[in-house]
Amino acid sequence: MKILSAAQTRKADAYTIQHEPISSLDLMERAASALVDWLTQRFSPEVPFAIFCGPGNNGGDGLAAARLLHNRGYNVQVFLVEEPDQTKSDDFTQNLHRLPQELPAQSIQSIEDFSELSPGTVVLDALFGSGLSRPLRGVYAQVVEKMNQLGGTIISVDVPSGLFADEALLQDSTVVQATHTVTFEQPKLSFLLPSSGAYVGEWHAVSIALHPEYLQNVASPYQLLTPAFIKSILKPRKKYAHKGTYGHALLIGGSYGKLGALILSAQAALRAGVGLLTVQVPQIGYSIVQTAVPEAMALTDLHDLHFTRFTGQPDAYDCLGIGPGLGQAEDTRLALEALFRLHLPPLVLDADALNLVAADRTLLRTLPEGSILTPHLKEFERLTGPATDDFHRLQLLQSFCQEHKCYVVLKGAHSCVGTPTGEYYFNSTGNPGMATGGSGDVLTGILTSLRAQGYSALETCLLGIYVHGLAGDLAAQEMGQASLIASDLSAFLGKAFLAVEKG
Ligand SMILES: NC(=O)C1=CN([C@@H]2O[C@H](COP(=O)(O)OP(=O)(O)OC[C@H]3O[C@@H](n4cnc5c(N)ncnc54)[C@H](OP(=O)(O)O)[C@@H]3O)[C@@H](O)[C@H]2O)[C@@H](O)CC1
Ligand SMILES: Nc1ncnc2c1ncn2[C@@H]1O[C@H](COP(=O)(O)OP(=O)(O)O)[C@@H](O)[C@H]1O
Ligand SMILES: [K+]
Repeated sequence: MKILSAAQTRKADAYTIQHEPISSLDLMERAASALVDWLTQRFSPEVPFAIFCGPGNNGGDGLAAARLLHNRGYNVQVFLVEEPDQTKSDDFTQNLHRLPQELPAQSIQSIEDFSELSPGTVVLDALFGSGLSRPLRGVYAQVVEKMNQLGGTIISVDVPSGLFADEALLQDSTVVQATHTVTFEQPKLSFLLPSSGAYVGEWHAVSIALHPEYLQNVASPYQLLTPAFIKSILKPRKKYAHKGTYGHALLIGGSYGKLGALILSAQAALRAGVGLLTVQVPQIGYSIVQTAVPEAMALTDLHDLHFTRFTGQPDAYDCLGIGPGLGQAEDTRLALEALFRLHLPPLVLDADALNLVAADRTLLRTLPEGSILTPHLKEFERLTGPATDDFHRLQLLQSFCQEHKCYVVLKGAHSCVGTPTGEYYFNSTGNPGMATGGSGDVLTGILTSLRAQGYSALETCLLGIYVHGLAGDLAAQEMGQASLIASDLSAFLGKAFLAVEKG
């Protein structure tokens, strides 16, 4: 699914109005109906609603929703938050006139006009949407602060007011802290990024049937992964396949005290379907890994405690994953240098392999083309230097991938895959239960496995992050988020692949 900028969203509205054709007022009515359907499915008519409307079309949506909720028997209060002499949009004004007499709109021109709400009131935030042009000030900022202090349910219409759809927030901005955001057609870019996404709560995209022709033809570098798209990547297994059909993966890592990281990767690689798996561990890891993962073959390093030299034949493998529990010893760095001089199969680099590469720019320059790197935010910062904000980080991601001709999985709540050709793919699966040690090691195993099976680097990243997150979601459904541990992700990978197959 393409993610559109605020300007493209405006064009999509205009294109729909012109080509469907439909009046702007009717399109607003469609948006408000979709919103009200969503609300009435979740809240009964006893729940009081306080609807705060701004001066533009977002406020117009709020007014239309107020009328529709009222008509369905809901108990609604309407507040118009206004600065003196502020221009109102036409559709706002029309919807204001359409309010029934028994539903008067109360004006809030200063914070003294903000009256107490009865306990349990659901706040509907329709102050500003994609037309926000500057940070909130004056009465708008004060009202938002008050709304946030109430501590109840806040449902933002389209975008939490004060948040830009596709620009960075200025520091100390006042923004609605929504519990839910009901957004029209598609999530906005800022919903998917860590600083701004934190304001959105749970987001739900409701269709307002924008013109399919526009959505099909508009170009956007930003994509959100959907079940149908991921299903189209998955290759079914073949009846006459044998273990050689599904590749031979090699994982290197597991220094003293961190063997578990490599074991988690190895288990995940097997559950992600690789035909054969070999791991290279230091001497102390040999019997541990042979016991913990009997399906894997093991090579041992010459060193007792960490990686110092690759002891296998690189051309025996279809993908090499390196990093989980690797450690950052100086002879490990030298071993990486030597490794990069070999003719290698496709690479997946994670954890300490990334840290070593980040600390040694010469090593970074010899990174084989088409490699997959899986940094979390801190590791990414070590690779590229600090980002001033989430949007700057996306630029850094793009230039890093272009310069090093690699794929980067920037891990987080919505992990983002950057490509050498400048696209960004955001993951739609996963949950905070996965914020637990070892989740990233599991991802490395999955990616190494898929790449060894013959998926392209891009397919590997997209299918890999999606099934990893989905395994987390399925695990959390059964055991809750807090109890989820990394090995559960591997245990639920089978169900995740089945769910992808079903679509
Ligand atoms: N037919 C359609 O197009 C559909 C649109 N839809 C809905 O429309 C929403 C977008 O509507 P919109 O473009 O009117 O923008 P909106 O967010 O209401 O605000 C703009 C107004 O606020 C003002 N303003 C901005 N920032 C401000 C600030 N900090 N402090 C004070 N004022 C500020 C700005 O004034 P100006 O910047 O010109 O000074 C302008 O007056 C979209 O999110 C969705 O909900 C749906 O109904 C589907 C159909
Ligand atoms: N809040 C979250 N929502 C969704 N996924 C998450 C969340 N927190 C972490 N994850 C996922 O869990 C993994 C954590 O990786 P990482 O930070 O490298 O952990 P570790 O180093 O402990 O293995 C990433 O794939 C990330 O996308
Ligand atoms: K809003």
